[in-house]
Amino acid sequence: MRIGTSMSTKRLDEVCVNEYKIPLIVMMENAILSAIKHLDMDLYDKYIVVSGVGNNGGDGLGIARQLKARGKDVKVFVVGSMEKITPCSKTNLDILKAMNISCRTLDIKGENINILEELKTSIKNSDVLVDCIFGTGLEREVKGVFKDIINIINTNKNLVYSIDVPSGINATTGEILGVCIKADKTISFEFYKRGFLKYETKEYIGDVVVEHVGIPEHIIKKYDDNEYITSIDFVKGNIKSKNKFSFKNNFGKVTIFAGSKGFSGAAFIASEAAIKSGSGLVTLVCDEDIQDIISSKVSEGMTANYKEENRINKLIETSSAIGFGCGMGDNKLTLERLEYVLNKSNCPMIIDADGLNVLKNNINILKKCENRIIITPHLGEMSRLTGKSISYIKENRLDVAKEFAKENNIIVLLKGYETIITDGNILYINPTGNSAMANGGMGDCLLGMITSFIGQGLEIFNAVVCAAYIHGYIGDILSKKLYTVNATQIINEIPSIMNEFDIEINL
Ligand SMILES: NC(=O)C1=CN([C@@H]2O[C@H](COP(=O)(O)OP(=O)(O)OC[C@H]3O[C@@H](n4cnc5c(N)ncnc54)[C@H](OP(=O)(O)O)[C@@H]3O)[C@@H](O)[C@H]2O)[C@@H](O)CC1
Ligand SMILES: [K+]
Repeated sequence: MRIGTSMSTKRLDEVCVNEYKIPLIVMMENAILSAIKHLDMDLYDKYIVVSGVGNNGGDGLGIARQLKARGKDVKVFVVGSMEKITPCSKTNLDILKAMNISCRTLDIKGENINILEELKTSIKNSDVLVDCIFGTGLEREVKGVFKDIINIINTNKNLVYSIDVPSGINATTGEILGVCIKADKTISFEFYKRGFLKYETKEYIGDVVVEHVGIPEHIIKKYDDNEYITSIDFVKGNIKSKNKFSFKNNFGKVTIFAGSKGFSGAAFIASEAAIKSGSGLVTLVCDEDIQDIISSKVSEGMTANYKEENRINKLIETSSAIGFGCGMGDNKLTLERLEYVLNKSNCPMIIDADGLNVLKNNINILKKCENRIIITPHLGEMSRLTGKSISYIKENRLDVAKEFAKENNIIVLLKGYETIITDGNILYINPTGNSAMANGGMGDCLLGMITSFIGQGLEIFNAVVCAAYIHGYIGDILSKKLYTVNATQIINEIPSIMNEFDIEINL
């Protein structure tokens, strides 16, 4: 699913109208017809449409007409200055008038008390209110009669369905411009609006569906912002299929540097996740004093310790991907080891946990490894790496991750609710995962999965996107029956879920 801003909508409209000669009223009618599919007409009969005078309002007026044409009881309220009504909205208003559908008009300068009372009563007597006051055109504070109406709708509400965006939200930034409709459902057009990704907007947007307005795919592709929400089809299309002619060398050889005294669990989880994600060969490099414990647990993988220099050099040279950092300790030795592996390797390298902690103030060591480094920080680690506060990163997580990836020529996977994956140009938001997974070991598991997928030869960026998706997808399935989901439980389910996806792509 594409992510877009107010600008993306405006640009697309202009391109369609000017270059491709698609009249706006045609796109508006498409928007109307795609929106009414989501108005639950099989459940409800009485609707109120509240429209502004921009094109979002025009959508509403057309929706009112289509509802009426389907035998529904519809009341229409139009708010705004009639001198400003857009041509498409005017056309739809004229059709309503010609059809004798009554529209109550609230002028911004006039005395509206009676009509506001009428609105309250109508809300009480209806099933669904369709909110079309403002769409992507809203950029400034909502005041006056607009504010009054939104407050009335929020306090007298039954079901509210917002068209394109809940009125009152800045579609690009997610800022609430004074007051905003609290929607039960938002039926948005072409793009999942970037503003909806701001955590604070969740209480306003309700369930979001994204519908098309009939713009040809190649036009959208040309003008989109390279920002997406990962879909299950993307993942199924990218994981590596096993067939009867495959053998272990086809599935990569990966090395994981992880663990230290007291942190053998991290090393175990990362290695086991790589094994279960389908790697052909997995070797764990760890301290000698934990090697035996881990060897006994990771029966399908190999282990090496730091004293075996020649062996380690060979592993680094021949690996198709290297994972580094889980449970290694935030110390000088880890930094030296990181530099050593970075210098000797040529393959993609995924750095997490203590590998990231030692990068603080040393980010320059990544500079000579262009295009093959993936970092997987959580907010705290990202804050240490960038020097920016956690609250700032939270507020601006898309842009912070994008800028940091671009500056350092790396892929950043920024963990959290709706994990972000970006190389500074393309950005994916991961929609899977949940709070039952917020416990130790999850990051180690993800590192193992990413290392494995890259090692198997998936395109690097896509491998990171797929690993994040499958990791959360399994967590979502398990959390339906478990209060907490831990990394070992995720690992155990990886082969069956991968198989499910693989079977579907081979059908
Ligand atoms: N390709 C697509 O996806 C398609 C999208 N379509 C639809 O078009 C919508 C975008 O339409 P839009 O550009 O006309 O803007 P919209 O949101 O109606 O708002 C503008 C109006 O609000 C007013 N206004 C603004 N701020 C205000 C304030 N604080 N307080 C008071 N008034 C304020 C502003 O007045 P002004 O700023 O001029 O004073 C103007 O009158 C989009 O969301 C989608 O629903 C489809 O129909 C076609 C294909
Ligand atoms: K709206």
